[in-house]
Amino acid sequence: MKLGMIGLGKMGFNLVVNLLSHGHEVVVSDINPQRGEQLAGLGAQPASSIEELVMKLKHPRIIWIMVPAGAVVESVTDKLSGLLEAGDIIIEGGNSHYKDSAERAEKLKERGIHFFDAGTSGGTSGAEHGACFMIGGNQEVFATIEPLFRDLAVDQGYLYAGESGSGHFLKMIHNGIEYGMMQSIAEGFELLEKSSFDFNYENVARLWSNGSVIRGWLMELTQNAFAKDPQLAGIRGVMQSSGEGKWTVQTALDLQASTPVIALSLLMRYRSLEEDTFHGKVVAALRNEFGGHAVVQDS
Ligand SMILES: NC(=O)c1ccc[n+]([C@@H]2O[C@H](COP(=O)([O-])OP(=O)(O)OC[C@H]3O[C@@H](n4cnc5c(N)ncnc54)[C@H](O)[C@@H]3O)[C@@H](O)[C@H]2O)c1
Ligand SMILES: O=C(O)[C@H](O)[C@@H](O)[C@H](O)[C@H](O)COP(=O)(O)O
Repeated sequence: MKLGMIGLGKMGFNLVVNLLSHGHEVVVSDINPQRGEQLAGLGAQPASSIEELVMKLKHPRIIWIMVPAGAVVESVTDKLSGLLEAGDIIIEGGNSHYKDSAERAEKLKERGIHFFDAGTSGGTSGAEHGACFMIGGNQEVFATIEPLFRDLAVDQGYLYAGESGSGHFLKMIHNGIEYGMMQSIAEGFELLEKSSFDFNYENVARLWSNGSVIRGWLMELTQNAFAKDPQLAGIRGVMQSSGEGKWTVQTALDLQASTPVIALSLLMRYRSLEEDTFHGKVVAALRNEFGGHAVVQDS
């Protein structure tokens, strides 16, 4: 098939490599032209702007967007909305909020443009070699783009999830689970580190990757990380987050669903961003007030 890819960063670039390896024709564009030039060497057709990308595709066009969620997705879809015709298809593969995606689909529907929210998982290696996709949008039109997902996914790694928004909803919950699983693995290693034993963490992660109940890709990645740096001495325990965990917890509150593991793993990320906390000072001060317990003086 022939399609366009807008956004050639860590994910978009590798998805294009994957698409090319399956014989698809891809017109590519990014605000950083070097990315398109690199892909031209692999057989992609670079376009210097979104307008040019649209011109290089024949109606009905298929355009995949893989840019940062939020304002950038908004501006790119707005631009496309003015350039595309009824019957054209937009696939948005980033980590957008599912409500934004449902609204975008409604807005584009007024112009006859089909919008699919395609939550994408598997990281950069998945994008290149086989990923997992959670897709929301019109089911009949999905048949047109299904061959792309069949090629890009690993084994049975794609699902038509339902109406618009359902793909990104599923990806949001997936990422909530991801937060909880990672935090749990991390806490296990924290206990190993604090114990009196002298474990080799790479060996432990390898062990747990083989036949154990807690084996899986995250454990394999744990093994890789300890193989590179046995004590992770080169990095600080600052855990950033890009929104999906927060939205999962907000959704849990809205639905009155008890999700303590995911909620606490999100709060642990926030805690990791601070050297010291005001709440810690308050508790220390209160202990001192009622019991005369010692406080640690700030230097
Ligand atoms: N990195 C991952 O493991 C991963 C996995 C799944 C989903 N995602 C999601 O996919 C999306 C893209 O992630 P990424 O890791 O590839 O990000 P990235 O920052 O590596 O790449 C984004 C690309 O978009 C380009 N871009 C920015 N504004 C643009 C514009 N107006 N027009 C054209 N191109 C523009 C940038 O130049 C960059 O090359 C995000 O929503 C992210 O959350 C990331
Ligand atoms: O399934 C995946 O491939 C990952 O979840 C992917 O989407 C990405 O690595 C997250 O955006 C990280 O999310 P945080 O920045 O919130 O940890």
